[in-house]
Amino acid sequence: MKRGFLNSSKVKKQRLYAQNESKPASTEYFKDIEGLPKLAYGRVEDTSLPSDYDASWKPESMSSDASKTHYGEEVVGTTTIPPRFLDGPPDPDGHSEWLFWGPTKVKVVGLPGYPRPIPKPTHPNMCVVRSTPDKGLGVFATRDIKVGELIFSERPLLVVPTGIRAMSPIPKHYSQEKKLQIAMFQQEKSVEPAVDRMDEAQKKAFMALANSHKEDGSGPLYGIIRTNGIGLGNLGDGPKPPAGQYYPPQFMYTAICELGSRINHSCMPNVKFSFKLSSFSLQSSASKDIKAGEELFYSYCPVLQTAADRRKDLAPYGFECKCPACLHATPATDKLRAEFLDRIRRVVQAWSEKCKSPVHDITMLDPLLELQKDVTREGLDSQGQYPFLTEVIATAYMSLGMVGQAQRYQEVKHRWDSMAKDED
Ligand SMILES: C[S@@+](CC[C@H](N)C(=O)[O-])C[C@H]1O[C@@H](n2cnc3c(N)ncnc32)[C@H](O)[C@@H]1O
Repeated sequence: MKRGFLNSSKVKKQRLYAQNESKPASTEYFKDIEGLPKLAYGRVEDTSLPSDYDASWKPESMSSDASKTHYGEEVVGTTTIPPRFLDGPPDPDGHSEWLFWGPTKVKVVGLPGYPRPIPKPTHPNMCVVRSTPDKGLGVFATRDIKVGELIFSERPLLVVPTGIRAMSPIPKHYSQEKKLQIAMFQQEKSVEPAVDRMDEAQKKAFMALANSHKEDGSGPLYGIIRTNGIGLGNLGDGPKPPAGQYYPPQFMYTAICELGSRINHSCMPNVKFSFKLSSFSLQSSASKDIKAGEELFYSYCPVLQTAADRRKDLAPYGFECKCPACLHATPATDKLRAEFLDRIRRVVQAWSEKCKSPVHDITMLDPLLELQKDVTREGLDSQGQYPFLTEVIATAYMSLGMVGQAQRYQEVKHRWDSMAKDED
């Protein structure tokens, strides 16, 4: 029987592709190795597994009905999402393969309206993939795009847990390096069934993605996942985080996408990703105005840290960032990034105090406009807190009767608000 298919009478009724599930070898199954460990990158001299380790290990796999939604904690499954019918056409918005931990699947398929169609941008083909001189392939805008506009949305090729997890017990006597090599090996084995389930076009697209982990012991699939994964803060294992917060990194999932994963890094990004659970799709929206022909960028690391810390975070991707913010980094720009959130918070607070009495003096706007200029020069106008600053500036202009200026700044806030409203 071909893996991934059921030929039981149940399937004849459901007419769905089956999913695979694997049972744990012990209660250690799927536990983290010391949280989210730092994995090796670059060239690792010895990537071998210990000679007494059973390298023929692979997750035990059984097929089950893809319409099943509730699982115990001990199950790890691979499913096609949304379900794919054996005798029907594929979903017009595409399918993802998802390696999930038992109780997490129902968090998606139990949502009202699931599976919803993926959101569509107002214009088709708003971007194109092409070569860059120094970063491999990249994605470029084909038209002017306004902040907040949806550029594209897509179902990921693959979604897997972000945190590396031991899929079967790893003997305690091995060194941490060897334990990590084993964990990476198990990770590779655990995603093989998910990649096997892809159709030819999906598999081709997945295998064509960049891989900056060819010499550190990551297998070919896991290397692609490490290079291209986009963290999904709102899809994770365990208890749901409070509103507005993300799952902790070791419990989040990561998406590998045909288009989104072609977007290169910049510390001055112009794209924001969000994940819609009910349509199981990744949205890429403009986090600032983008001109036709400009390259799209998102940040692979937290941007509100110093250039040196960003460089450290980016090292596993095998490149040194040459964005203007990195090339022209100074202690002052490091400080601006470190203090960005605080400064915005202070401005908003101070302004709400001032608003209690009318504003007549245009010079009161100077510090606000100066901060806005610094923030924009540093590329931080792509951050979700920036519209709070533009709103304060809009209010100030309005109280001075400068309606045109006020509207220009207020529009940025409105566009961010409508982008946030679209998230689920
Ligand atoms: C997610 S992929 C991005 C798409 C990739 N350029 C491609 O050809 O498919 C990540 C890889 O792209 C390259 N990359 C991304 N951003 C870069 C940048 N700012 N400078 C140089 N290389 C970059 C690195 O090789 C990195 O490991």
